[in-house]
Amino acid sequence: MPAMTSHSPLLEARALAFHRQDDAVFGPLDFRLDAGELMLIEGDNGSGKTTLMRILTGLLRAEEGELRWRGEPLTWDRCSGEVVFLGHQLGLKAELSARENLAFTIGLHGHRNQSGIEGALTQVGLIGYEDEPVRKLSAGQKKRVALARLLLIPAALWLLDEPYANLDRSGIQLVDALLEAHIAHGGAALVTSHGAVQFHGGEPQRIRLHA
Ligand SMILES: Nc1ncnc2c1ncn2[C@@H]1O[C@H](COP(=O)(O)OP(=O)(O)OP(=O)(O)O)[C@@H](O)[C@H]1O
Repeated sequence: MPAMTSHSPLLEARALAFHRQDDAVFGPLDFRLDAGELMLIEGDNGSGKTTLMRILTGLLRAEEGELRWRGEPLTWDRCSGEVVFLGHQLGLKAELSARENLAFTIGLHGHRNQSGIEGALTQVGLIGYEDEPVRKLSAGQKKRVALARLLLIPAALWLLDEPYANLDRSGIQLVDALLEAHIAHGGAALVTSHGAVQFHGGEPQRIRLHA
């Protein structure tokens, strides 16, 4: 019977490794991420950051090692509704507006108490663009629509792959502020980065991958 105690971390990796054609992409990796913690996955281009994210989200399978969620083997069923992933592909519907995309998100995943679409759009700086089809938005504005989802979905764990890409200075500060508030409220986040993160909510854990 798996140990599911109050000491079980939210997410744990044990000797996790991934290879392509016999070449190691990364690993073996061991880490534990608890509620209220931030982990940065750092590394140069091609070092395996996105590959690790794809494994954590179930898009790829690691042949070696183990992932555990709240003390039990990680399956998508077990963490469904508790994890939100923001990757290079933003998962927005181009013909729908920002407002409609967010309504769709809430319909699928539910929403946090007291959080509303209008408030989220204001917070990410998209007032005036709420009803434009997403295909007409700039890359940074699209990214902001995706970031608004983080404010709405009641997920314990945020998996953010290069969340700063395409963002201007205020967008970068927005990501930092969202992360700080999420961690301060007992959320957890795993963030890939080339080193841009300015986190003022305590010392994050760090994993360095090598190309
Ligand atoms: N679909 C794929 N097929 C084959 N090899 C791949 C594929 N995707 C990535 N790779 C290889 O796996 C390695 C890790 O790639 P990955 O995208 O995880 O790196 P990364 O650290 O996220 O890079 P970046 O900072 O450029 O986004 C690279 O050597 C890359 O060439």
